[in-house]
Order: sequence, then structure tokens, then C-alpha cells
Amino acid sequence: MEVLAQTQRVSLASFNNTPACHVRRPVFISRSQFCGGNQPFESAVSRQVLTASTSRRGDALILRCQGSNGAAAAPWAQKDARLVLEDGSVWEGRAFGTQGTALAEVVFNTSLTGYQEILTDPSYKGQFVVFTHPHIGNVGINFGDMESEKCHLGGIIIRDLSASVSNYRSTKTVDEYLKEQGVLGIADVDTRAITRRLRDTGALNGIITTDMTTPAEELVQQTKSWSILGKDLIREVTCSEPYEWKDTTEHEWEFNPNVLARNGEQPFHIVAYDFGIKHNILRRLASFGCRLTVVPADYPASKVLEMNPDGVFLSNGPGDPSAVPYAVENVRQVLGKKPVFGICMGHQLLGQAFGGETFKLKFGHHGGNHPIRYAPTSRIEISAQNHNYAVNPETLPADVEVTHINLNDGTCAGLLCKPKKAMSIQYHPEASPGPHDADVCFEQFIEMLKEERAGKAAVAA
Ligand SMILES: NC(=O)CC[C@H](N)C(=O)O
Repeated sequence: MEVLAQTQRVSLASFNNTPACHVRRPVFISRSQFCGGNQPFESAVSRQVLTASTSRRGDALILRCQGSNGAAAAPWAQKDARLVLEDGSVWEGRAFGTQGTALAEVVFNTSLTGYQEILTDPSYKGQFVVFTHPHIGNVGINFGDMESEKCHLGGIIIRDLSASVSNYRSTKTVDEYLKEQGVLGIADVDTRAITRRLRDTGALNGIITTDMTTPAEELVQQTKSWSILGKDLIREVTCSEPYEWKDTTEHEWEFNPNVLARNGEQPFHIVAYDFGIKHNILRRLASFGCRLTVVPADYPASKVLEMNPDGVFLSNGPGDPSAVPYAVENVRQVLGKKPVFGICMGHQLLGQAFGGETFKLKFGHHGGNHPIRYAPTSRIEISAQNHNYAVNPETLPADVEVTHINLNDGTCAGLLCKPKKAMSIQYHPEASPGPHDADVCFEQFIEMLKEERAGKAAVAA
């Protein structure tokens, strides 16, 4: 994109902090009513300030972007990226992040906050996220809110990319971060219309591309040649070696007095299977007094049992839960031998280890306001969710209770098997981003670990 400058005479009345051009939408706005060299102009889009000389009062500066055909095109009208969906629809918009072409499953997320946590949640591997919140990027990117080491999703689809960043923790813009991560972004598309389409059709495959020449029909064919079903995406996001984790959540998170009351007790040792684990899950477990060893997704259950942990944790993760039988087998082997807690993918793997089956939802649950009923007390939680699959409760054995129910569609959102000391939830109690109502799940797991420890002590005595 080449920026051109030219002068054009406009009326004096329009020249005092008013648009520098009143024949087109203003791009640069005069900050001064004087003429001469070094007159400041501010971009209405990026707040960039430049100086230009105006030869006489009444001369103004117009900046224009050169379109691909060489003709001048306004930046707000510039279309240099496409989202092509497998239903044949094509959405033209403005590219940001990296350049190129990527193919993934398109899902929408309705969270109002937390785009950085969503960008760095490994569970989004193989997916593009449409943000229904219309304005993304206003608080930039910071070190503290990373949910993993990188941005795993294939691309993001947004209405409006914030032209400026305002946050004291921010170290870079979303655009810079996506460029660095090699991830595509498309802005200035009608995200409301795309979301309504996905809600009607269900999740669709899509291509985001900055190539504006390949015919759309060809791209539509490509979207149809791929499926996320049956793919093991966990192998692409799991750690390669076991490691220890100690960080807790920061002070403002410690709204739960039971966390603080536990200080001083001997920590519980948890082995956490990393299927694409989010950092805040590890931080919350550490805050509840756990010492954590994180292991790769295919780490043999026999080696986990050799470590003799107090409990085993099964993390969230990307893709189809029925495509990872090796993980289900590991869970089966620890079941009944150690207390187990699973979150999201971990819940789905636990469901399969019990003998149950998973199925794909129409467009999944991705957002920060999904209501859940905890069946034993009828307590309602507002929860953070991100999943496309669910456990079919009818396929579970009799000793497994459905403890949590999603009130939007009645799907199974939590399980408990008392005899085997195993529990799970389909959503995200670590709440990063999202409401904290489900934090109590960590406490319930800790109670399970305490019971187990007390039971062992009683046998030993
Ligand atoms: N957040 C997760 O763990 C997602 C689990 C699984 N990939 C799903 O989409 O249902």
C-alpha cells in the first residue's frame, strides 16, 4: 500500500481542527489553522501525526491509499483479504497479522473480554475464531495474560481492529503479535452476519487468504477437502518433556478464603496430562496448594503411577476427543488408582475412559456467559466455555453421575464417579477469560485428595 499526498484547496471554514478534506471521508485531519511549513496533521484512523506544508490558508492535505489496480482507494474501503466458507459465501475485508492462506474450522466466540487468552488457548488449534465483540485490540498484548507460549489458532475474524492501544501492561499490538506468530487476521467483515450463518448451518470450514486472485470457487472446493474430525491435534500442542510448575495466580485472584486456609499444609502432588493445557489451570491448582508435574499427552500411565502422585489432572485440548485413543487408554489405566480431575478435553477423555462416547455439537459453546446447573444443589454457575464436542450421558455406566448440566441446550457439563474418585467438567473453571463462579470445582478436587490422604493415613495407622 503506497501512501500518496496531494494538496487540494478547501474552504477556510473546514480548516480549524476539522476534516482536511470535505469531499471524501477524512483520512488526515488538520491540527492547525495556520499555513506554512511543518503544519501538523493527524490520521483519523491510526492517530499517526505527520507534518506537511500548506502553501496558503485554505490548502489542505489529503492522503490516499493506492488500490491494487493503481487507482486511489480509501483505506477504509480497501479489501485485501477474504474469508471463504464451505457454504460458498465470500467475505471480503482488511488483512492484518501475517500474509498468506490458512484453512480451519470456523467457530464464533461471544466473550466480551479476554481476546488475548483466547488467542493463546491451545484448544483453538485447527480453528478460526470469529469474535462477536465488535472491537478487538484496544488493550494490546501483554506478557501476563498468555495462556500458553504461542498463538495456536489458525486465524481471527473481527469487525474492527482497534487503531490504538491503551493499557499500561501492553507491549505490542494484536497486529504485531499475529505477524510475529504467523497468524492471519481479517477485519472489517460483518461478524454478526457470519455468526448468524454459523448458528444456522453449524460450524463450517473456511479459508482466510490475502491472495485476492485465486477464484473463490477453487477456495470453496479446498474448504470441502478437509475435516477436523478424526484428527489428533493434541500431538501438535502438548509439551515434549515433563516439567514442574510452581506459579500461583496473583493476589487479586485469592477471593477464596479456602485457598489461603490451606497454606502450610503439605502440598498435594498432581501429575497433569498436557493435552494443550492453559496456564491459569496450573496457576489455580498451585494456588490451591498443589505441586505440579506436567507430562506430555502420550506419557505412559505406568510412569505416572510410578511417581505415586496424590492425583492426576487431565487438561483441556484441541480437536476431536475420539481421535486420541492412546490418551483415553492412559486415563483408563489411572482410573480407580488415583483421584482424577478433567477439564474440557480432559472431561471428554474421562467420559470415554468410563466407556462412554462423545459427539459433535452443531456449533459448540464458546463464550463467557453459559449457564450451568450443578445438579446436587441446583446451584447455577455462569461459566466460560470453549468446546465443540460433548459426552453422551446415555453411553455412561450406572456408577457415573451427571453433576453439571448446560442450561442452554441440556448437554452434559460435568461428571462424578464416586467409587473411582474421578470428576470432570466440560467448561473452564480457571476462568481465563470469564466469570469465576466455577472456581469451586478446584476445591471439590482438593476435598477428594484430602479424603484420599486421610483414608490412606487411617489404613496405615
Ligand atoms: N477446550 C477444550 O478442551 C476443547 C475440547 C475439544 N477440543 C472440543 O472442542 O470439544
